[in-house]
Amino acid sequence: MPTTIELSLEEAHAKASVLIEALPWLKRYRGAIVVIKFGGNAMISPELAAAFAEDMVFLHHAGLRPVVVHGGGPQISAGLAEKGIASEFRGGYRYTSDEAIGVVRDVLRNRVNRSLVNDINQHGNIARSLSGEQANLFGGRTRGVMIDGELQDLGRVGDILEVDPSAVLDALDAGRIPVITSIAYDLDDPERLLNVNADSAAAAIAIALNADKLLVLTDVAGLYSDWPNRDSLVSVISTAELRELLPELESGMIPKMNACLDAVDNGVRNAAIIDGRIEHSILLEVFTQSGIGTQVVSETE
Ligand SMILES: Nc1ncnc2c1ncn2[C@@H]1O[C@H](COP(=O)(O)OP(=O)(O)O)[C@@H](O)[C@H]1O
Ligand SMILES: CC(=O)N[C@@H](CCC(=O)OP(=O)(O)O)C(=O)O
Repeated sequence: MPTTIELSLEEAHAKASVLIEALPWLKRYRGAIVVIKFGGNAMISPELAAAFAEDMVFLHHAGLRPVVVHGGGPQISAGLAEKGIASEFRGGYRYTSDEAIGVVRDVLRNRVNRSLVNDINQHGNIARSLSGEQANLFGGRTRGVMIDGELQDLGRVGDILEVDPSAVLDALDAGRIPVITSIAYDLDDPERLLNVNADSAAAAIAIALNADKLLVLTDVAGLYSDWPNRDSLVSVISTAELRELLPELESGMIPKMNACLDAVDNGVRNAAIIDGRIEHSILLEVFTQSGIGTQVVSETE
């Protein structure tokens, strides 16, 4: 029996137009390095994680070179609670004791990273797991935080100051998708580990790789200029406008927007905050004219 095609002419046109809309973007991003930050709050559902993995594999087979950097804030909090360690935040950063840093690394490596790599590898053996403290990838120094004019200690929390992207480039050259954990080694004592914010880690590697794009997934539609007014969603913002807005932003958005600003100021062509709650939002951002979320572009573009 010959099979019948059950597609109306309108449906066929709609499908074809979605596919052809991707053509200029396929041309533009062929071979491009795109760094994608997958965050804790966007990764709590297995369905979203599976769709995220599909997007990475799609980008890979479409000829782009995706690099994943992951956090795992909610998972770290759960892991610490299991060990009876309370999560304490100071000025938006997790105070990380010597005891807690081991748990942070264990949760990020053995739960979050492993699960992301497994999801991607459902589509073939293409992911490569990397951690920031390995192969001199992320070197950092401890930092404190100013609260009411006083510098507060954050324990084993640090800022990334040095990046050696060789291990990431080797993985890309071998045709792999690097999946990187946001841990750094301490430049003052390389045996010790530092807990680094994953948005900052994504910006640091995007800069070191001279990436074409940085995508930061989150649990809102993008940046709101007048949060929480839902009519104030920003679609495009220049680095100059963002610099002005930064002091008014609230905690969760501060590291994300700083990461985008840092990336674009240092040569990454384009950065975007996108909604990780929408399945395949990455494909919409990369392959459609209008994109999705908030784009940060340099003043000169
Ligand atoms: N101006 C703003 N625009 C959008 N979200 C904001 C803004 N200010 C604060 N937020 C908050 O930041 C949160 C995202 O940060 P965070 O929870 O750290 O994200 P993630 O876990 O995805 O890394 C949003 O859910 C929202 O509550
Ligand atoms: C210093 C600091 O606060 N580090 C973060 C690192 C994980 C992270 O950034 O995860 P998300 O992207 O899921 O927020 C933390 O301990 O929660």
